[in-house]
Amino acid sequence: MRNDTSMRVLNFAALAEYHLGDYWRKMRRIVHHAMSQRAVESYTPLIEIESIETMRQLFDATIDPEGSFHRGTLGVIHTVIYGKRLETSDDLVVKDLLKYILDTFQVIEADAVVNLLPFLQCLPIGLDKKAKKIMDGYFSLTKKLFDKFKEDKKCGITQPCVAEYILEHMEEEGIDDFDVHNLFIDLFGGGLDTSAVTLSWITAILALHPIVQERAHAELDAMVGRDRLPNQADEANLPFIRAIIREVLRFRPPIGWLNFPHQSVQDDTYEGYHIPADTSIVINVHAMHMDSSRWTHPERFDPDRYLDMTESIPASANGPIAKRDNMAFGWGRRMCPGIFLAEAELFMGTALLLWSYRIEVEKGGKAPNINEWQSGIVMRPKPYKVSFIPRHDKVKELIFA
Ligand code: HEM
Repeated sequence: MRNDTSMRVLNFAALAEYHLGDYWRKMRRIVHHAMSQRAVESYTPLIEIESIETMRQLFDATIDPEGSFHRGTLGVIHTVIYGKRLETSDDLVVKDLLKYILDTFQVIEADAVVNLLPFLQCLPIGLDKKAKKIMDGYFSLTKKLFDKFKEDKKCGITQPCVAEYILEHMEEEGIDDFDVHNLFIDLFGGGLDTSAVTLSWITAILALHPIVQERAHAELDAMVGRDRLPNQADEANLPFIRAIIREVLRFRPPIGWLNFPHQSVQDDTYEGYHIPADTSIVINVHAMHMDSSRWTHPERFDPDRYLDMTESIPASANGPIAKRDNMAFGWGRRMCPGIFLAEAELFMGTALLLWSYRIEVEKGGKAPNINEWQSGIVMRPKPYKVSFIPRHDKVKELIFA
């Protein structure tokens, strides 16, 4: 179970915060259907397209890439939900969606502080008013997008997507417009920042590890070559790229040091401690990821730890606890349902990034500081700038083809 933060302030029922029960089960079923391994395989071409678009934005640039990664993950999740790519003419939609998603996070974070220090409720901080304004705007935008989906569907210009599934199952599942928009908002919230921030950590960390980059470049040159872009089908042949992603998820998990709190559903005993039902349990992911009995020098970034790991991230996350590669996606019934999509986005993003660029610290600029971060629901690196230097002549030709 979770606390009711977003429901109380935002009048919105985030799946991640909803208590275990029939409503959660129903919504989770829909998300599960939309994010299953099979569904994600059907999204592969679009993940490739959006990842290439991100590479275009980074071409020969010296920038903080977080904005470009956000645009890419938003593009993916928008198509997954509405069955149609965001077009250049949709720039305003992109801007508004990004703003609403990040604003809701801010309100949830601020409200968590108010929950912790209830006397703040007496101060005129205007959180409820701010939350209402955000949600009114956010709901009317998702409504507009759903209406547009229905029109596009009539014209046959959509592909199978979450909106289609929902439209067909609304009656049978007994869900109304409010539930539908909650779900869309939840998927945007769950799917945008986490994957984008992981790619941002990957970039910052790689900028500080040129030897790791060289090894990845060698793997890509040997297995993919320079005459074509890597694609999802290359994944099995790129163990070092996969190892980099896993090590970043262990080293800097985007959901941070502590996972969302869970709650015991019944009395339990753990190592002699009695845990009554309804106790909030905060799991120290950082301690698990930095356990020196499991990882040698856990404070070091070392992808070699995962070089021999052949199973997928979702398979490992569902395997025996002692053998899991990391805890970044949570565990048990509440484990992240977006894990298949995330794995595909992280693979394509990282493979393309390393195929295309050498990532260097800005000349005369400051190196990213990966030992500090911005805290919040998602733990993101402090703003940084790096240079994306094309590795060879084919980069421009192929990513702009
Ligand atoms: C690197 C990428 C991602 C990471 C690290 C991540 C991590 C997490 C974590 C730690 C949780 C809480 C699990 C728990 O309570 O044990 C969670 C929940 C959730 N995630 Fe993700 N996530 C990622 C990507 C995604 C994507 C791409 C989507 C969907 C489009 C998504 C949708 C959700 C949803 C809906 C929940 C709530 C599930 C529930 O409570 O039933 N996530 N995620």
